[in-house]
Amino acid sequence: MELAFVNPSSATLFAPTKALPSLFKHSSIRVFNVRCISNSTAGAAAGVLERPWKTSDARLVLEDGSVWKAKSFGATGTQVGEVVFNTSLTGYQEILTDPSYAGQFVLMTNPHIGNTGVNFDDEESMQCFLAGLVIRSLSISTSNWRCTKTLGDYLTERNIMGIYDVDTRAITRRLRQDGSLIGVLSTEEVKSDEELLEMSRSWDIVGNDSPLTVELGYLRKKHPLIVLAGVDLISDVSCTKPYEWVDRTSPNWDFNNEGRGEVFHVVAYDFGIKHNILRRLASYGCKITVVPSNWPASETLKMNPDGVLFSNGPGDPSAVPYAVETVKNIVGKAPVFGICMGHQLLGQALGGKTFKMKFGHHGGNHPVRNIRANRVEISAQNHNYAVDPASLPQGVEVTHVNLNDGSCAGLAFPALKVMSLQYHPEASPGPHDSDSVFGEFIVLMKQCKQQA
Ligand SMILES: NC(=O)CC[C@H](N)C(=O)O
Repeated sequence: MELAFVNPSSATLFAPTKALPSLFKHSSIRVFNVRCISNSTAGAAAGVLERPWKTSDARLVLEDGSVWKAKSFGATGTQVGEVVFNTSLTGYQEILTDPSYAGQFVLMTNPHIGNTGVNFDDEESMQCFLAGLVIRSLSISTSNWRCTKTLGDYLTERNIMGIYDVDTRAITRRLRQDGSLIGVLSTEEVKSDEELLEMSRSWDIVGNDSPLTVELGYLRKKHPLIVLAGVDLISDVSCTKPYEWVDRTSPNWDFNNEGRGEVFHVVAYDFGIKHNILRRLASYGCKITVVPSNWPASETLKMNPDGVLFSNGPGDPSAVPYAVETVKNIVGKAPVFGICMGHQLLGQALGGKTFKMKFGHHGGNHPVRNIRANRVEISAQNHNYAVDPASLPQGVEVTHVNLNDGSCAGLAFPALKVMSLQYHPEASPGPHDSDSVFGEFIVLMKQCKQQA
């Protein structure tokens, strides 16, 4: 019989790890893969080695007046953000590094987080841009063959706050009922509940000249309190110079790697691009030039690309008119593919409007009807805004519909060689049902090249 012996809290409670195999030497129980992970904030550094558990040392105060006592891990301090819930069962590292979460607290509905630690491969960008992580239970043991460090140490290094022992189900029900809420997360005892509540409530009324400041983890500097609606968040997460991307999905992980043949040059606008979009394009045979969010359309067209990709990205799509203008100037001159923020920018460039949803879609289990293929795909989603299909002009086709709420999940304008998805065909994390859309983009580019 194989039995995993897991130390539940502290090495001091049980025999030292090295002694464990000898304890079981005369039994049929085999001890394997035993690692003692101390909780860095509750452990030696804090001088409380003797206490095997941690008491509440953090609060999440929501703008509706509720106060949630919690235990902190990762960074300390005070942080403001919009709370969104994510229903993915796996992939917390990809979620943490998805730049589209900038300014948001991600609350995971899966109660058990941290058990596989973090690794080198699952990074979706170079940084964590989110405001913080809210979870029910932080795994006391980390074990995975790719693991390089614990989730707590990773968040501390990146100056990102995390809290656990939170009633995530109750908060999720509140968000579903009342819509997304602004919250303030704090480990600072000197700040009263009223003060934190005031911060959460003033977040959407103060402007950039506000004397109130918060520390946005990813900017690592004091930043004026800002609102998410109406603010350009993509320029802070975009690259600053163009670069070439060559990495493909590793053959070990690629489930769809039939020979690709012809090479297409794609210019990819980085509005907060996830690495797996680039990897999937490269795996489908594209040569990729990534450009910053403010890269002029004229410069892109001078590169004579076979296609242009508009990426995912954080914040309100109606707050970035310069990006909509760029999209407008490219549409019709090269085949284009928009993903999430890119889809919302395309919707506006074609004459449509975007709106803020009640609590958005965040998770890896959203059913979408692919109208053209007449099939249902389970998709990975992460967005708070959507394109209003009623605002779109004639000729624009709604190609995908979210089956949870009937919202627009994909568009096409064949005459202008436009295609877009509101969700994430690259997954990471999430199901791969929609991966073939990258192949559809290749076909679009091929057709255009043949007609030229
Ligand atoms: N993943 C994304 O690109 C998010 C798009 C947009 N920021 C939204 O929240 O709707």
